[in-house]
Amino acid sequence: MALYSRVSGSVGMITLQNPPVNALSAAVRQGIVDMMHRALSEPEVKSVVICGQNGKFCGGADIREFGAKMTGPPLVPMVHLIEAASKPVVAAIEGIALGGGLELALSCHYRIAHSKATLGFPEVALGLLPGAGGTQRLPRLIGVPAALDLITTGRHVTAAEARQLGIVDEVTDLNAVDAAVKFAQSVTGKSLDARRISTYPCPRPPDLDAIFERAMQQVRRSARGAIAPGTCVQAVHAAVTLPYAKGMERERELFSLLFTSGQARALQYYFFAQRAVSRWSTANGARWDTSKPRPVRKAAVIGLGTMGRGITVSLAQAGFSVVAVETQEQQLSEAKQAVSGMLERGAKRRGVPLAHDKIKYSCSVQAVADVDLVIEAVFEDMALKKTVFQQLSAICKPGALLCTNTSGLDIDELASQTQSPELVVGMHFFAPAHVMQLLEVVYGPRSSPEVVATAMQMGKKMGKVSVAVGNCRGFVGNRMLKPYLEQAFFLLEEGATPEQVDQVLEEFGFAMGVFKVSDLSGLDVGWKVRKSDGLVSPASTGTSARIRGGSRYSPLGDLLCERGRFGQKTGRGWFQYDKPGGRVAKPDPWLHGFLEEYRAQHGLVARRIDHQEVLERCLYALINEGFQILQDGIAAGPEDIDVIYVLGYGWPRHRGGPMFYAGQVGLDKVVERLEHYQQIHPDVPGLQPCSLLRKLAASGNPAIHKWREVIQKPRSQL
Ligand SMILES: C[C@H](O)[C@H](C)C(=O)SCCNC(=O)CCNC(=O)[C@H](O)C(C)(C)COP(=O)([O-])OP(=O)([O-])OC[C@H]1O[C@@H](n2cnc3c(N)ncnc32)[C@H](O)[C@@H]1OP(=O)([O-])[O-]
Repeated sequence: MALYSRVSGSVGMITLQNPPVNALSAAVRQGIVDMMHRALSEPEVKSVVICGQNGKFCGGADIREFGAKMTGPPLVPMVHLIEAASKPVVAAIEGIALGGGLELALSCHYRIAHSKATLGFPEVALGLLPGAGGTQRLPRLIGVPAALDLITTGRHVTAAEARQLGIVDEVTDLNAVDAAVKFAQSVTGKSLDARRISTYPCPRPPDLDAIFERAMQQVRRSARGAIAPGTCVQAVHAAVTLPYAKGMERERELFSLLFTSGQARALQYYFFAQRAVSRWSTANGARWDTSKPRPVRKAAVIGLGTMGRGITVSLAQAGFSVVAVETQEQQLSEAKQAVSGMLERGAKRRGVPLAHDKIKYSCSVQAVADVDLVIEAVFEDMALKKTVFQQLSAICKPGALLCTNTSGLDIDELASQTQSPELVVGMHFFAPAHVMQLLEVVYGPRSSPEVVATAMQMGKKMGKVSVAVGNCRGFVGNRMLKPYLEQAFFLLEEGATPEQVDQVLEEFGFAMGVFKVSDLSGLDVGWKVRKSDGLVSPASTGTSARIRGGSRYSPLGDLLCERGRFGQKTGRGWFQYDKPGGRVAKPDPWLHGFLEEYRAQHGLVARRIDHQEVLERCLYALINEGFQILQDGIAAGPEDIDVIYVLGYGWPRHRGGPMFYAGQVGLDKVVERLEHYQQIHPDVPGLQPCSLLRKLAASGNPAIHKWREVIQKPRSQL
């Protein structure tokens, strides 16, 4: 809703009231319309100020209403009412003016912003475009190039940049509402003709066509199949080529086209999913709202390899005092240099103070005796990690949290090395750890709720999105990656090429296909895991070479590693690179020859494999494992899995995530296709639809937010 009050005698004050971000719900829109009519009708009122409660102007349209039938006054007539007002209307922008909130402000005749406010059109991140005149007013106010930048990127700008661009008229460090009231009084009675932005001519810079061509090329390059960015360019183009009213019609057409698209639904689902994961729960009943995190002031990192260095930087940048330990002198000095460089670059990029003084380096584990939390990031070897945990358990002060950055080893086995297994939890960062936003917080059966709460909170303080998951081989992300990679290998055996498989996945929206990712992270990483799982065997020919534990296995990755082809780092992997460390993947004739030879050796006949089969086998195998993870209670809900895959594994955000995508395809369709491939490949258990997936499909493809009800039913009934 919206409150109305009269201030300073002649100023009508309209205050948006819809916590937490004063989103423009039906009630708020109705309130604004009613209060505007009231202010315009009261003769004593000479001007109007619009502001938001709790120091936030407006977070835009109420996204929670998108799934329901529209009620209340539409946005466009509301902004027209304000712009056409006969009395000056001043927007007092505190905190945020985003999306429909900025459109509301642009319909006002003046905008006063607090210096800490941020403004922007983030609609593109929701698969939409500014649909209440933003694409028609912003280019008229600030010019085409700047408008295209803000609308196609969705980036937020500071009040200072908004002033410089001409979006706001004044920036104040004082109370913006008071400043707006004074301003409103100062413009009372002045003509408003020059303040109605929709009446402005849209600037036509000489190289207009080139500007739009460049913008369209830019969004095509970065969109990876997302349709909203290109549609935003079209809408702004209408502002230049059409009179305002016609431009608004075009904006409405393009908006509804996006609003009804699957991508918009996927991006809105993801918006709430990324917020839902903070309301975590564990399989043994611990919850976000009943588990109190412990205070952490001082942390430590053991092992300063690539991951340890990134974690150290991320902790220091978040303001924690850090003890960084590396027992090898040489490694320690190299790490010091690397960490300093990362801190300097980060400080320059983010305009924040350097955090060098936050870090103390040491060669001795003894140095961590007084810290509140330790993150172990040594080499991915169970025996080595066990030794470290035994040391930490003996050295650390009582109550210190012992966390491990392992990417898939048994958390509880490490906990058994300590006197206090309840203090052990996994904090699985993703490379580069100071950049990647995802953190898998892995709780073991003995991890205490406070310890999980503390690790989740640490992640948030480090600017991460923390997702709580249960302890199992590979946790959630890497566990689902296994069947995905397995299918990719099998497709090569049956006739596909790495370029073909990667092209299909990149057209789907992945930044990189499975084989380029494998080359980037190093084929030897997976090889080591397969060796420790006892999967790698010397047998190179005959059936035994391609069977493990009664199931089909492809030794292709192992054979490449035996030939020293570890990917980018060796300049050769599934693709060839111009030199070791090269980044540009090129098809490798040697590999094609090797595949033909391999197929001949194993009596495999290559066949034509179409786009659909590549996509379905790779994605449905991964999705099926996701349902198995939900069934096992390793992840509490589909949102947890989708956030992990979007932030940690490059799943295209405009596809919502693997679980949301399965819902969009139709669970019955996923079951039917898995069964189809399982019939052809009976020796691949990963293609056998898991019972939770079957159950959900059989219960009529319930909407994804209904899955938890089925999942939470006692597992025995599944
Ligand atoms: C025609 C028109 O052109 C079109 C069509 C539109 O206008 S489309 C809409 C365009 N607007 C946006 O895209 C802004 C989206 N919001 C944000 O970017 C951020 O929220 C934030 C504003 C920068 C605050 O960040 P935060 O980190 O401080 O808190 P939070 O955890 O994110 O959010 C705090 C709580 O507020 C909820 N929330 C935030 N914005 C909301 C919105 N616009 N509608 C409904 N709920 C919203 C959010 O779900 C969470 O709820 P809960 O989880 O606590 O239950």
